[in-house]
Amino acid sequence: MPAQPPAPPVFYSFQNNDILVDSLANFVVKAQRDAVEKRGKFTIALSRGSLAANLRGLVGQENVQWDKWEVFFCDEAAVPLSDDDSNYHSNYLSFLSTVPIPPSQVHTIDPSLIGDLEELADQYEKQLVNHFAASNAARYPTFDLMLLGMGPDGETASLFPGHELLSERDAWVSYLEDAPRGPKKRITMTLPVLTHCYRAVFVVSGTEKADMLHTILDEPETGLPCSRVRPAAPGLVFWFADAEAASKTKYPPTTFRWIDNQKEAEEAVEAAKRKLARRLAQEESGED
Ligand SMILES: O=C(O)[C@H](O)[C@@H](O)[C@H](O)[C@H](O)COP(=O)(O)O
Repeated sequence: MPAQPPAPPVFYSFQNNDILVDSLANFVVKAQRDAVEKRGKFTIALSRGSLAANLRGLVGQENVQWDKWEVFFCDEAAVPLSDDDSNYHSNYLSFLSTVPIPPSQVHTIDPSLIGDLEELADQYEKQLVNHFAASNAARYPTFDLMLLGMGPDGETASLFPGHELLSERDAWVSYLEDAPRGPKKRITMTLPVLTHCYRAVFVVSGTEKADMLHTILDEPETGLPCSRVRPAAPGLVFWFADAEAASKTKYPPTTFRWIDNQKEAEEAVEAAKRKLARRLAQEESGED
């Protein structure tokens, strides 16, 4: 049977950052409920950058089963866990320190290995293997939710445009010593892991992201790393953008709501396309 094509990206655009933050928290809690109901736990991967601050809406949320969370990091700098460049550290400060996830369920790099990148990546991959082996017989781990950022060059996790790591197919976690921005030495989950999840969510904000968001959503054929995160069925990909970041893309925005499966995603994107076409036609004919 031919593989089902990936669902189209579902794009949510929010008037301002506060609404984005509330909606994102609402989405994460729903994703958690869905995962716990179906699989008994919630396996989530977090990214570097502004994402941590945009997760602040999770603080104080009720009815969250924190004891079911298993937290991993999409990428990590080869630095101590208390360093400002540490992905763990920024997520700890903005959110993890305030919620009762058992520490043994927050899976950090082994900081004693930061001097040996290969070992660091292997050890992190082993943590993934240990966690997913029992529940997941597939070739790659299947995260319930991967939360991602979009770099100014279309990078995500630590997968940079044109970098050889983008072709990695075997490893779940790999390393690089030549990141073009920020800390040079890092480990990162590989593209097959990013495209194998149940839900991938990109979070972007600010005017400086507007041009790149246009390229990623409207010209996916450019093949930049963010455009390549198209989870295989039954996986879904969502974009959460504030109005500033969304100001240049022509991609049809879907009104924010929970979307459960591929069929709902396809219908939502089709409906959004029709709505956008109607609006543009009205604007062109001078109607209000
Ligand atoms: O690794 C890095 O050098 C960056 O931190 C990067 O990974 C980050 O995720 C994106 O650039 C989006 O970050 P912002 O959302 O903060 O712009």
